[in-house]
Amino acid sequence: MSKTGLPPRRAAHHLLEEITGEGRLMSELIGGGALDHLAAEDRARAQRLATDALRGADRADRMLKPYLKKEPPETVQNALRLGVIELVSGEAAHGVVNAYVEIISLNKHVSSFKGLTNAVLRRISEEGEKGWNKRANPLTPGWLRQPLVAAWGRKSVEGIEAAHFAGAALDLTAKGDASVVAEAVGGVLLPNNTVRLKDAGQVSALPGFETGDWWVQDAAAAIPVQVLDPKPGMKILDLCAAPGGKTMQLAASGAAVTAVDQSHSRMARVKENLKRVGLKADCIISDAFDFTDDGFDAILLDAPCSATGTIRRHPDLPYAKDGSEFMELIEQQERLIDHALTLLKSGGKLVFCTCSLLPDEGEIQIDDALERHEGLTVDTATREKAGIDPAWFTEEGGIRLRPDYWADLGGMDGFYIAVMIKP
Ligand SMILES: C[S@@+](CC[C@H](N)C(=O)[O-])C[C@H]1O[C@@H](n2cnc3c(N)ncnc32)[C@H](O)[C@@H]1O
Repeated sequence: MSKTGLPPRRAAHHLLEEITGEGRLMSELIGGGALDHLAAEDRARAQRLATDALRGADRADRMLKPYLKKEPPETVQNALRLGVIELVSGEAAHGVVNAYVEIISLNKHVSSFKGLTNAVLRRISEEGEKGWNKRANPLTPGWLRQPLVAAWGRKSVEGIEAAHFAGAALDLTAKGDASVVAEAVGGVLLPNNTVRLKDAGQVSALPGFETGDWWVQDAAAAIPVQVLDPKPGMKILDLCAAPGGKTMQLAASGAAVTAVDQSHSRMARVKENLKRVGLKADCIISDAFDFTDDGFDAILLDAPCSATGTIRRHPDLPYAKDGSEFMELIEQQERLIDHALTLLKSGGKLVFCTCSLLPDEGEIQIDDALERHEGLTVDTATREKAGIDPAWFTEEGGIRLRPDYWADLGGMDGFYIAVMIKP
């Protein structure tokens, strides 16, 4: 680990710059090697700092506002956000202030802001944890907050924001008996048999990783396959399969699973995951629209979406995105539903799901699909499963999952799920 602490702070600042300035996602940046130059401990620290700064960005901005006559350039604001996060979590003030002043001095475009950075961070260190605690939870950026308030109301959105700020525990889906896995890893069993661990540490060091007894998957993400209710011998298509959390769940039931995804690199992860847990599926790299095998008993369509249900784990998303992709995604989901129906046998189940908080990518998709396809129905019986609260049932027959649900258990990702039956 670096002695000065500067390299991980510079790296965290770089991540923030790319996310807020260039619209890049953290996973894309880290996958592309943005932290590869750092030692393992510094890499973890840089990622943690950037994640905390994004999760708390709005609260940090509110804390900074009284000390700023006008908004500084984004580069400076990002350094200040990181400084706030460190100062209010008890890091030694002189180290934090010196580091962010240096980061600003080293950038010739904004080096004239080094005095301001110094002065503002010193004032923040005087306020410390107290100043942070008295401010309300961070609000979601406006482009996303508005449609969320329109869909769920202000009070619910505040609950969703509290869940986003709290972050997420590690959730595991067991290949076999979930209670055995819970005991082995020291986790708790959630109502839908997901195993939850609060302070997990390194995932690959947990008991059962090497032996493939479980895989990482949020509790909400496990529900689509639970309502699909796969049985041994069923012929099931997982149409947008990678990285394969749901493929493994389907395969673990004894069904004959075909997994399709257009991404070579993501499909390589499906294969790796299946190998680790000792399960089998027929993995096909193809655009879903070019895949024409038919006669499936059931199809799982976990369609590409805004991923706005995953902000607890990906606080970069509302800062990297701006909603401009919504229309294209919604139109693609509609076409995927129509295509999936052509591959399903008569009487077969199509489970449509998205990790989105927006009704346009959930409830409204189903309303529209029912209008487009005469005789198509929504199966409301299969949603009556252990762990699914009837309060989550929606009018058109689906299930709405939100981060503010199961609040006392630590929340869940946002998801929408519906089971449709082909006439
Ligand atoms: C939400 S993710 C699926 C997650 C996966 N079901 C799981 O549980 O691990 C959506 C996937 O759709 C894939 N995808 C997007 N458009 C596609 C298309 N036209 N054809 C096939 N796959 C597509 C993406 O590569 C991505 O892996």
